[in-house]
Amino acid sequence: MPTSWSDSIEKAPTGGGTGATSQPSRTSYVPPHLRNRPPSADGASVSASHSGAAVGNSHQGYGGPAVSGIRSVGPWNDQSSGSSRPGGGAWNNRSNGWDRGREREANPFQHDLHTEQDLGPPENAGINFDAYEDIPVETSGRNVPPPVDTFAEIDLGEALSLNIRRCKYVKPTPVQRYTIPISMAGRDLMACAQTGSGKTAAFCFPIISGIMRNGHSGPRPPRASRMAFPLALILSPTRELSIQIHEEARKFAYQTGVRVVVAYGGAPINLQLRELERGVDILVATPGRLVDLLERARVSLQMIRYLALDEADRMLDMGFEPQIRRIVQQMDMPPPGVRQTMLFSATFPKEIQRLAADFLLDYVFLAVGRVGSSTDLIVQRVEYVHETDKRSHLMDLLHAQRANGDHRKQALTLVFVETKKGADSLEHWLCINGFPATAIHGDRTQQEREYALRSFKTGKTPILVATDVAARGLDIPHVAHVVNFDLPNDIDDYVHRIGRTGRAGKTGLATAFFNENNSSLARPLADLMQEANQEVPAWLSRFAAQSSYGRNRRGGGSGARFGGRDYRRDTSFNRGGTDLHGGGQINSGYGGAYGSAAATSAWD
Ligand SMILES: Nc1ncnc2c1ncn2[C@@H]1O[C@H](COP(=O)(O)OP(=O)(O)OP(=O)(O)O)[C@@H](O)[C@H]1O
Repeated sequence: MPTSWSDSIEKAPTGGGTGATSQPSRTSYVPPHLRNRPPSADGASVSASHSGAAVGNSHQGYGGPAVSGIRSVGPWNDQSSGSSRPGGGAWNNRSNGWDRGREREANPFQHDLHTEQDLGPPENAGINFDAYEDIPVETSGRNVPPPVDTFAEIDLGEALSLNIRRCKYVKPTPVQRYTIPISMAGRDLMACAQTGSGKTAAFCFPIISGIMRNGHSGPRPPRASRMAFPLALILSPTRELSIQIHEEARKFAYQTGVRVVVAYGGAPINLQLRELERGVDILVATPGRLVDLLERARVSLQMIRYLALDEADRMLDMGFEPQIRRIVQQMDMPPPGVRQTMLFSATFPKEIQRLAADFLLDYVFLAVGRVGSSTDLIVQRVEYVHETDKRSHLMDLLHAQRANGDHRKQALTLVFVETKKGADSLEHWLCINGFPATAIHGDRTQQEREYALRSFKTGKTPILVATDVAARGLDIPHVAHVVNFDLPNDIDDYVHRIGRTGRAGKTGLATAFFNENNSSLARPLADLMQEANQEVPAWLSRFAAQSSYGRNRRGGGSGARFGGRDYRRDTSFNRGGTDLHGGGQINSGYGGAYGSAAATSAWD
C-alpha cells in the first residue's frame, strides 16, 4: 500500500508522500483551472474555455457541480482530437504547478500487473457481467438522466478514460451506468448498490472529470496560506477504507492534474499536513482526523464543490452523525445546491435516508439490486453451532478447505468476531494450531492494522480475524470465504461482512455460526437468504417463526421481498404536506417487484 502510514514513514526522510522529492513547495501549487492551460492559449482564451461558465454552470460562486458530460454536448470534444500524449493532449502541458512535468508524478499503477506496456487491447479483468444482466434497478426523483451502456458514451476526458483502460474496466457496472450520468448532470444522489459492484469508481469518475473540466471558478484561496482548500471531499468510516479509496482515486486521477490526498487517524499528522500543503483537489478523509485538521485551521471546506459519503448509512448512524453534521453543516462548507452531494452504500435504512435528506437537494434515489440485499454470487450457509463448539467447528472448516487445496494465496479466509479480545485470542489459537492467521481491530496500532491487512492480502497469512472495522468497503482480491464466527446484531452489518467476498462478479462463500444468542437475527437472516435464492435450513425458519419482529425486521411479511427503498415513497415519512419528492417521478427498471407500501426496513 504505497500511501499507508508505514510507507509514509519510509518516505519521510526524502520529504514524505507521493513523489515528494520532485515536487515544488506548497507555494507553487496551482489550482486545476490554471494548470489546464493549452500551450498556445492566452489568459483570456483559457478562462473562456475552461471556466465553470463555459459549461453553463448555474452555481457561479463555487463553480457548481459539473454539468452534463454526455458525449456530444460536453466541452471535451475539442481536445479529444489532435494529441496522442497521455493525459489529454493540450491539457497535459502545464506551465507550472506541483505536477509540472507529469512524468514525475508517482505511477500508482506500478504495483499492479497491468502497467503502461501491458495496456494492449482492453480485456475483461475477470468481471462476470452476466451476473449483473437482470439486476433490478429503480430510480426516483425529478428528471432522472438516462443510463449509459458504455464509458465511451460519457465524456469523462481523455486522461481519465485512459486510466479507466489502465484499470482494465471494459464497461461500466450497473451502478456506474446509472450514477455517472446522474452525477455529471450535477444532481445530488443517494445510491444504493450491492457490495463489490463498483461504487468507488461511480463517485470518483464524476468528481475527477468535473474538476478537470471546471477547476476552480469560485473565489481563490490566499496564495501564501498554509490552509488547504480541497474542491472535493470523500468521507469514509474507517482508516483502511480511506486508504483504499485514496489508492483507487490516485489511479483514476493519474496524469489528470487532479491531486488526491488522504488524511486519517492513527498516522502522524505532520506527514498529512505536508501533503496537504503541496495542494489538494480531492481530500479523502476519516471524520475524526478531518475535524482535527479543521480545528487546526489547516483545511478549509469553503471551496468544496463535491461531497461524497461512502458507506453513507454508517456515516450517518449514531456513532458518526454529530461529526458529519459538524463537518458538513457547521463549518464553512457551501450548502446543498452549491455543492453537489453523493451518498453511497449497499444498505440504506429508512431512518438514515430521512437524516441524509438534510444534506441533499432535489436528489435522485437509485437502487441497483435490492436495497440492503446480498448478492446471489455469494453462497450463504448458516450452521447451528454452540458457543463452546465454535473453535472446533472452525477448525473442521479450515481442515476441509485445506483438503480441497483451498488454502493458498488464491483462497483467503476472513473470520469475523464480536470483540477485540476475541480477535486476538482466536488469532493466537489458529496460529498455534497450524493455520497462519493475523488480526485487525480497533485496539491495534495503525501500523499493526496496516501490516495485518497487507499480510492477509499477499497471502502470507491467509486467514484474517477481524472485528467490524474490516466489515465495510474493503476490496481484497481472493477472499474466497467469509466466516461469521460471531454473528453481528444487525442484518445490515451481516450484508457488509459477507460482501468482502463475491466481489466484481466473482463468486464467494459465506458461513455463519448461529445459536440462541443470535435469535433476533433469525428472521432478517432467513428473509435475506431467501431473497438471494439461498437454501434456508428448516431449523433457522423455525427460529425465525419464533422470534418476534424486532429492530432487525426487514420485510413486510410474505411477498415483501425488499429491505428498503426511497423513503420519499412512503407516505408516513411525507406528512405535513412537505413534498419530499419534489414532484419527482418513480422509474422502475424491472417489474415493480417491490413489496407493498408496508415494506419496512431495519430501522422502522
Ligand atoms: N467497470 C468495472 N469493470 C471491472 N472492474 C470494476 C469496474 N468497476 C469496479 N471494478 C472493480 O470491482 C471491485 C469492487 O469495486 P468497489 O470496491 O468500488 O465496490 P463497492 O461497490 O464500493 O463495494 P462495497 O459495497 O463493499 O464498498 C474493485 O476491485 C474494482 O476495481
